[in-house]
Amino acid sequence: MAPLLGNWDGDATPSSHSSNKDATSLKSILYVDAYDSFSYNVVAMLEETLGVQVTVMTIDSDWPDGNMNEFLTHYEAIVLGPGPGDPNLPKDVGIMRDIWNLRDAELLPVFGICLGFQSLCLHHGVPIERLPYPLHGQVRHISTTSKDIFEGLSDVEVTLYHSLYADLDAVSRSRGGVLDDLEFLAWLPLEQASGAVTQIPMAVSHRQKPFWGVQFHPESCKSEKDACRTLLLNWWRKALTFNKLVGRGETIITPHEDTKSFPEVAYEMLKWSSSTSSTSAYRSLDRSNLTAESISELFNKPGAPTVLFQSNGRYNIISVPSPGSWRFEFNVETQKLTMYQLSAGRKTVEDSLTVTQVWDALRYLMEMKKVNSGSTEIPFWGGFLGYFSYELGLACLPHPKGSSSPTYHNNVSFNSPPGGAENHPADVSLLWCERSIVIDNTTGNIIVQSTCESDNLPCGWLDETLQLLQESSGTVQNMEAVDTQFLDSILRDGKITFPEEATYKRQIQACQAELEAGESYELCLTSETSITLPTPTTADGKATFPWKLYKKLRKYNPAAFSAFADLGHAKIVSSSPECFLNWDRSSMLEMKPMKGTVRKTPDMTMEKAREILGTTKEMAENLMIADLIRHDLYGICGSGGVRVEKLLEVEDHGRVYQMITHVKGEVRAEQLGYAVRHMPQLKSSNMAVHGLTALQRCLPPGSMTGAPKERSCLHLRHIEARKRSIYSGVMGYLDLGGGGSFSVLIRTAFTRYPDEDVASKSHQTWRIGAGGAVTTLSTAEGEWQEMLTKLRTVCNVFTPSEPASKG
Ligand SMILES: C=C(O[C@@H]1C=C(C(=O)O)C=C[C@H]1O)C(=O)O
Ligand SMILES: NC(=O)CC[C@H](N)C(=O)O
Repeated sequence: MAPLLGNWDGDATPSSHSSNKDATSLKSILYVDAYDSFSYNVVAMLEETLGVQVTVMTIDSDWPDGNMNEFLTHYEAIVLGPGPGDPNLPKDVGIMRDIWNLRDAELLPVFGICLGFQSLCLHHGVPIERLPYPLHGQVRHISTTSKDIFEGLSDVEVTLYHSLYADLDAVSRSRGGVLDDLEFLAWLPLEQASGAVTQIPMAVSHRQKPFWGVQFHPESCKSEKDACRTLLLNWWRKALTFNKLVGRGETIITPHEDTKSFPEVAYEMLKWSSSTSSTSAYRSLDRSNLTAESISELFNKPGAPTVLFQSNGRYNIISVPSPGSWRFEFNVETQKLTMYQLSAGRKTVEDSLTVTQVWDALRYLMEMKKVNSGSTEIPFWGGFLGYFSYELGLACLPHPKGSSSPTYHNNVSFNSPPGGAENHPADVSLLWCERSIVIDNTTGNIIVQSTCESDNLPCGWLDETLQLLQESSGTVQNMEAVDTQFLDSILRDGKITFPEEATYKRQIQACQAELEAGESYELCLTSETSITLPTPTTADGKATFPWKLYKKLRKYNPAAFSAFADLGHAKIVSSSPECFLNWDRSSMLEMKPMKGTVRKTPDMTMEKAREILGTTKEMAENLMIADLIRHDLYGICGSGGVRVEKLLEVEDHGRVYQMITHVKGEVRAEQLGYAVRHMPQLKSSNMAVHGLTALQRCLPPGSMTGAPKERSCLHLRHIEARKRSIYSGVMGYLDLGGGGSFSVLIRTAFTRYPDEDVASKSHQTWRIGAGGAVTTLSTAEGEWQEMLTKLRTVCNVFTPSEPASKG
């Protein structure tokens, strides 16, 4: 059955959870979201701890029907969330300020977190100033008065994410220390540069009104869980007591559901996939000495659309062309989607659509073409292979009203990529694969499969291919010497343009200025290196160059997500170690962000790497992303649906050691997360549909942006002043059986081959991005070196293997 397709534009209309079984019996809390990347962690904490139902509303929302008081009668309490920026600026707190002006008869209980706490303090006469140094991702002990909401709690370990603070000293200076309304309940000892220790307020309650706030983040996975539960329960008890006294009752508001039309192109895609059946027939054989590369070479003509993707170090998935093969590209800036049929006269169809419609079309197609059976040994039975760019990810982020356009190209002038703006590859490029071959590196099995029914006839494509592979094992040729000679002949005339050290270091400072201003907690700054090479003179040389380069990279820097793509103009060679998002065919989603990198040198050991990555700076960097990823997954999976499997663990990744965190989520169709509750199509039981939505809602990868994501991306866009394009995007597969797997496109080189008729065709320009997370504890030199470490893992394959012979 066709899914009910809805449109998700991230509008600011509040939505509550209609599918929750007990919705009518639950008490309601309104959560005001300041576009933070930890919001859904807070919402989950509220629902999990208090057994309430939470409605989310962003700070730039209008009160429904322009009537705040009427609207608030539907809620027991309000939680004002954390966020980027400064409570002194109205745009950064938006409707939070309205709450402080409620008349006495209309009051309701409030709990402010971080920015929400600061807004409370500011409104009641405490100036909000900058800390001597920001405290992002830092885990500290605070002392409490053990009173009020801290009853039973004297010393609590909590995570901090702030640069600003409530300056009580300023109050005493100006008013002789008298604060009529507020009582402070907890304190953080903070050492000043002079060595003196000052006490920074960490929690507050209002003496007359039901307002409380905390400067720390109780929802962080490093905050003491039991203590924060007690704190919240204490607050909730007080909130309900207040409501009882004033006779406040709760009702549930009707959820808002938005059903809009979806694009024609979805039907076209369905037509183009008519030969794809609901079964993936297969044959298996032992891999013997066959490699993913040798198999790909047997079936894919050089230069023809090809994807080879290694998932999680275990499965190599190789696309194989078929008469029904087609692919499509989408460009965010022009909103143009182009479909290409690979045979049958190479038909092309163009359409104009929004980014949301692209996701809707994908969900529709994946639902309609669901494959119900195939080899249970492998995670891909057929479907799409390809990539999504960083800019596509930017266009998927919800943005505050009045902010610049999603891709921010209106306000920023970019340095064009070498060769001009037209040299950017497409933002989405996906290849529809009915036929594919998967190698399971653990069992050594090879699965040859097709969703096209005629391929399964006796002596059909499956039988023929099995035979061809059996005959090929044992006869695999080693062409390495020939390939090296060919590559060297091109690479010898290459020109590498590295980022400028002084510019990069200035950009690090610009990032730190934003961190100090409270605009971001962490920024992943990146730069680009470009390599201009002569285009091979023969057609065959031109077609095979990217593939040969890929084989060199795979050998030089073997990685869990090694990948190759030749999709129209776009050529990608990747040695990514980082898993972005995997999902299985039933209900599980997982993300494994990396943050913290140590170069492997001869005297570097795992022990030493653990020591380096165990410092406050490195742990804070990873923790911020861990909390951001939890938020991303809670947005899909809802309360009770997310757990941290590994936190801050160090792994060996070939040429580097990396620190990773592993978070898992479970999709429960009856209890969806806050980010997707008003998407009607998610009533589907098809995991492919949920996986696609997770992808849409979690891009761009948090490890490549920093937190909070939206504001951090905005600043990075200005500071970096370039399009990242394929770098920082994601690559992988969408399985028709329901699963999916995507890597983060780092440690990757890519290019857009010029059109045949372009004058610059005598040259090809490859681009490599590299960067790292900047925090206030970063040093310019340390970050520069870290960027170079990552760059080298790919850039070194662009230098010739053999020195030029003299003569
Ligand atoms: C930015 C890059 O890598 C990202 C940043 C990391 C870090 O700051 O340690 C680690 C892995 C990636 O998430 C890159 O490889 O270019
Ligand atoms: N986490 C937050 O809410 C941060 C609040 C504010 N932007 C600060 O940095 O202090």
